[in-house]
Amino acid sequence: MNIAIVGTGYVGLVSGTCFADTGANVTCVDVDAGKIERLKNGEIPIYEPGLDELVKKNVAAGRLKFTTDLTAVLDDVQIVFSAVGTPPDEDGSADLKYVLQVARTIGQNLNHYVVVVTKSTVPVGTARKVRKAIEEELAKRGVDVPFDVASNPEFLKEGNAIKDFMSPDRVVVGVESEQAKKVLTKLYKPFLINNFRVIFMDIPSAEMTKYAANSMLATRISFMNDIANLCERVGADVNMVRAGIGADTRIGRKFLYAGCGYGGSCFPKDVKALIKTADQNGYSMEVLKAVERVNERQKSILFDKLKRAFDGESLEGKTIALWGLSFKPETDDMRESTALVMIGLLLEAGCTVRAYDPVAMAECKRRIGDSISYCRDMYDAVLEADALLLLTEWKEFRLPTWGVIRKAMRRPLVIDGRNIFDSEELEENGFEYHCIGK
Ligand SMILES: NC(=O)C1=CN([C@@H]2O[C@H](COP(=O)(O)OP(=O)(O)OC[C@H]3O[C@@H](n4cnc5c(N)ncnc54)[C@H](O)[C@@H]3O)[C@@H](O)[C@H]2O)C=CC1
Ligand SMILES: O=C(O)[C@H]1O[C@H](OP(=O)(O)OP(=O)(O)OC[C@H]2O[C@@H](n3ccc(=O)[nH]c3=O)[C@H](O)[C@@H]2O)[C@H](O)[C@@H](O)[C@@H]1O
Repeated sequence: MNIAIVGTGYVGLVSGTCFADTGANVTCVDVDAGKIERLKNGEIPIYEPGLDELVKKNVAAGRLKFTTDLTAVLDDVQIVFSAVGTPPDEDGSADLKYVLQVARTIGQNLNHYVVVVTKSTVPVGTARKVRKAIEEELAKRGVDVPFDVASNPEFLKEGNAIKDFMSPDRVVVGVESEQAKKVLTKLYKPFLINNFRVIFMDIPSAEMTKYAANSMLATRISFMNDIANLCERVGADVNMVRAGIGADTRIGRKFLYAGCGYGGSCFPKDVKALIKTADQNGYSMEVLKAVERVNERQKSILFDKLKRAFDGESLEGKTIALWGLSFKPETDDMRESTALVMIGLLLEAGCTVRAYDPVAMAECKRRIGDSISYCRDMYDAVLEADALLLLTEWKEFRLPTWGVIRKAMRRPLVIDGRNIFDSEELEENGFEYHCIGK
């Protein structure tokens, strides 16, 4: 089976590589010539565990290729996936310009039946727009080439992308013809050994499923953050509450971790986009509006805790150590990360920021330059610091040598935004320790 994947970002590159690993011939396409050049030279443009080896293996086997020219491969493929970005527009709605650009290119060059599958996260009604854009371009050429559109939203998580793609809980596919269903059934058949289900449905339901899933997960997080903030005020411990409610199989244990807010390229944007879709349809998503407000507040909660710990004393001139910059561990992605909000607040308050992240420092520097110091390791970051703030729960932060840190810091204050440290151990080592929801 020959496939083109347009958009070679997190989703496109991971999907393309995983499909190639099942034996399909995959061409990944991107308009970013630099990215394609790097990939052709064996350089992986993103940090994603396991991806490097899998790309190399499939390139070596001749099943995975990279190009900037979709038109050159269109005649040879049965399926075209669109996995381009759908960033938020100024008003919060999903910007479909890249998705529709791809559709137009397909319409301008299509000569035989293909299934055009949207993998990007797009609002309900987008498949209809994709169909229309392709039809308009075919009409301009005066040709009538049959094609199908389909929706196949992606549920992988960054940092665990290969595993999520190879062994998904489910694959959701929206189709409007038996032929498209047949093609996509064949494509996903190799994954059936992993015992998961392909759930076929109509296209609008598939498009909506993606937003509903991300919004539900974001809701769980904001709900737990709200509960955590209340726990602090009434003398309860959110970790105990999480264990207590997560044991109910109707609730489940996953995605109940309170912290300093959710970030990333998807939850914030998708929650906003669904609110916008509802507004455009004369409906107000009250729950999701609250989910967003709680998350915005949560991203600055460590700053509030820091101010309280200094008890009215000005933060000006203080040195603050930050551990973790990416929006979550195992990625260098900093989109909507709590670190960006915290750095803004700390610099505005006149603090000096010393940061360390195992992989996201180059990305941080690209975004904010040298307004903060980038440190060699986690111990370097705490030198002469008046407080240490943990923002991302990278594994290497879990068991630090507290004695060394205690000696290096000017003031032994630790504020843990992801609840990974043991309060007793910290207190035994002479630290003042604050976390979330306790
Ligand atoms: N990042 C993630 O973990 C997940 C993302 N998604 C969704 O998947 C979509 C893609 O997300 P990412 O992979 O994170 O984006 P990304 O920004 O990493 O990659 C998008 C790629 O598309 C390319 N592109 C833009 N216009 C193009 C065109 N006309 N032709 C060819 N390439 C073009 C860009 O150069 C870029 O390399 C979004 O809708 C996102 O919401 C869904 C599930 C997970
Ligand atoms: O649409 C997408 O792009 C993806 O969005 C999320 O994946 P991702 O953003 O990569 O990362 P998550 O692991 O979901 O974490 C998102 C944010 O929530 C936070 N989080 C997560 C879980 C939790 O219990 N508590 C919590 O605060 C994380 O720290 C992080 O900032 C979803 O989990 C994926 O299923 C989806 O495909």
